[in-house]
Formats: sequence, C-alpha cells, structure tokens
Amino acid sequence: MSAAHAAPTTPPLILAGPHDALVLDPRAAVAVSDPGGPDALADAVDRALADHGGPAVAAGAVPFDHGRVGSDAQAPPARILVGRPRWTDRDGALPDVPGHAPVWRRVAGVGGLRHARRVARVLDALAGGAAEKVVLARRLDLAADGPAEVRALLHRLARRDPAATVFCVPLDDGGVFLGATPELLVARTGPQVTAHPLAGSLPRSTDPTEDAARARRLARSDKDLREHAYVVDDVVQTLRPWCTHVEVGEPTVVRTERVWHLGTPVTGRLRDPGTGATRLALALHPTPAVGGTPTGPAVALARAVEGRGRGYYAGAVGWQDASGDGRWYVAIRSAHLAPDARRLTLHAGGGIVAGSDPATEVTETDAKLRTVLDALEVRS
Ligand SMILES: C=C(O[C@@H]1C=C(C(=O)O)C=C[C@H]1O)C(=O)O
Repeated sequence: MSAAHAAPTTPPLILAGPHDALVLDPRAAVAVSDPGGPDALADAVDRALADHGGPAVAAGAVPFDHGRVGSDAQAPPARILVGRPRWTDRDGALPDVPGHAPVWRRVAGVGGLRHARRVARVLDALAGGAAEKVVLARRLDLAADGPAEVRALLHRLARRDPAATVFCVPLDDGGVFLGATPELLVARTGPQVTAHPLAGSLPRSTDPTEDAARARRLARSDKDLREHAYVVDDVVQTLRPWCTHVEVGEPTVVRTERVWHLGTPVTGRLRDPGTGATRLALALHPTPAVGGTPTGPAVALARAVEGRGRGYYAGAVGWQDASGDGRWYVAIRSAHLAPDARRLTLHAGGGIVAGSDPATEVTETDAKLRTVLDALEVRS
C-alpha cells in the first residue's frame, strides 16, 4: 500500500488543557466495560484503577445519554481506558504535524431555517409548561476528499483557542471523538472540588469595539442570566450532598475564540475523601447547560425535536487517577470522526428559555460550530 493510501494511524487518547496534558496509548491500556448507570460506572472506574495499581489513570468519554433508561437506543457505551499516561505540556501532546489536510465539505445536517423552526417549536412547548429550559442542538455532517489527520486537526484546535481543553478519544470501532471544550464540568484535587458552568452566549465580533460591547451586553442580559442561573443552581444542588460546604462566585464573561459565555466558579470541600472525580462528574451530568431543566422533560423534548441521538456530544470527557483526583469537561465544541476517517459529525446547541429568539439561536449555534469548522478550514 502506498503511503498516500495507508490507513491513518490511530491517535492516542489526549486531554490537553492550557497548562498540562495527558497522553494515553490505547494499545497499552485496558478498556473499562460500561455497566450502565452513573454509580455503577464510577464503581467500575475505581475498581479498574485499584486493580491496575501504580500511577494509572482512567480517561475517556461518556455519551450524552449515559445510563438514561428508555433513551436513545443508539447511545454508545462510555469509552474509558485505564493505563499509565504520559504527562506532558500542551505542545508536547499536540505537536504541529506536517502533512496534507483534506478538503472538507458539508453533506447534510440541520440548516439555519430548520433550526429556527425547531427553536420555535421548543418555545411553544415551553409556553405550554413542558419545561423551563431546553438545550436544542443541531447536527452537521461533513465529508473529506481524503483521510483526516487527527493530530494536525488537534494542533489547529489548540492553536486557535489557548484556553480550551483539546481532547481526542479513540473509540473501539476505529472512530475518534475529538474537540476543544471551554467548559469544566468538575475537577477534584484532594478534598477540593471545582466546577465552572457556562451558559448564556453571544457570538464574538471581529471588530474590537463591537466585541467588547457584546461582552458587556451579555453580562447584563436578563434572558442569559436567567438561562445561566438554572445551571449554577443545579450544579450547587448536586454538589451539596457530597460536600461540607459549597461556595458560589459571581458570573463573569468568559472568552472563547468564537463566543462569549457567562461562567460562574463553584467550589466545595468533599465530605468523604473517597469520592472520586468520575463519581462527581456522573452525578452532575447532564447539567442544564446541555440537558436543560427539569432534566427529564427537557431532555425528552430535545430528543423528540432533534430526532437523532447525540452520541458523545454534550457528554463528558476527562480523567481520574487512583487517588480520586481528576478533571472532567463538558464534551462540547466536538466532532465524531467515522472509522474511515473521512466523515465527521459535528453538533452545537444552545439553551432555549422563554424570551429566546429563533434567529439569534441560529447565529449562536453557527458561531459554536465554527470552533471545529475553523480548524478544518471550512470557510462557508
Ligand atoms: C450546548 C453547547 O454549549 C453550552 C450551552 C451554552 C448556552 O446555551 O449558552 C453555553 C455553553 C455551553 O454550556 C454547545 O456548545 O453545543
């Protein structure tokens, strides 16, 4: 086989934050068999780490619909690998890989008009009392004229947004789940617990004056502050039973390459030092940032309107070590690469509450999709 047609090599599992990065070779790791519900998976992760011994981590991705009975029949199992990682810095994990980037084109998905109509349907349902907040996502399918070079794509994602956590999870069918998330679901360092929920967004502008004005507008937007408060309240309520106390900061505007968000730091102190990061992450998931509120009816409504499962999008990606320390992120600004490395499925969503405007939601999801589209160099 000539080099031009060689199957792309499977990338390692990578979680690269602004300051450090974890790299795990799937060939030297053990996959945790997913037993289903959140507690059973957290138990399985703790057990696998104890059995492995040494400085191992459990790292990987949990699908959006994890453990939800009667939900998306196509939901994949959690993909969590246990092994000895290489710890490095961002550049060490995501080097600039020379090579030919394929050309990607849009082949299917939910266009702006269709998404606007779906948002209007959700607004009607909200007005009828179906839920308070629904997070509605739209899908975009791309095809390439050659195999994706995952390492090069990850490098471009990292270069564009130095604050994002860039991730890559090789799946057991040869597919890859990857992205650059701005949102920390939960981190545990000893007894210290930290979360940084995001919700409420406005696309950035290339004009610095207009960009700054948008950030100020977002910080004062009643609709966005309301949308944001659902998430913070839920995170605090969920963490409270696990913690001796929980502290909540003030919302601030958080910058990503393409979008402004409202974000609030939440910190707590663990009651039981045996509670690992994965258990906390699975207890929190899905927060209203991706699942809406109240969770059951909001997720059911989103699923009915979206019509397709989300797979790993809006699930969780992260890691935990044998001491229970770890970091989990909300798996947004992400894409699923098919095993042939030539098809990508992207998703982006936004919170809908009473007062949301369909056209604005389209612009917001367009801006969120650009995180991955920019790195693929898809211009329109
Ligand atoms: C659902 C997404 O993002 C989430 C939804 C947000 C919102 O509704 O404003 C903001 C940040 C994320 O928590 C996404 O990027 O797909």
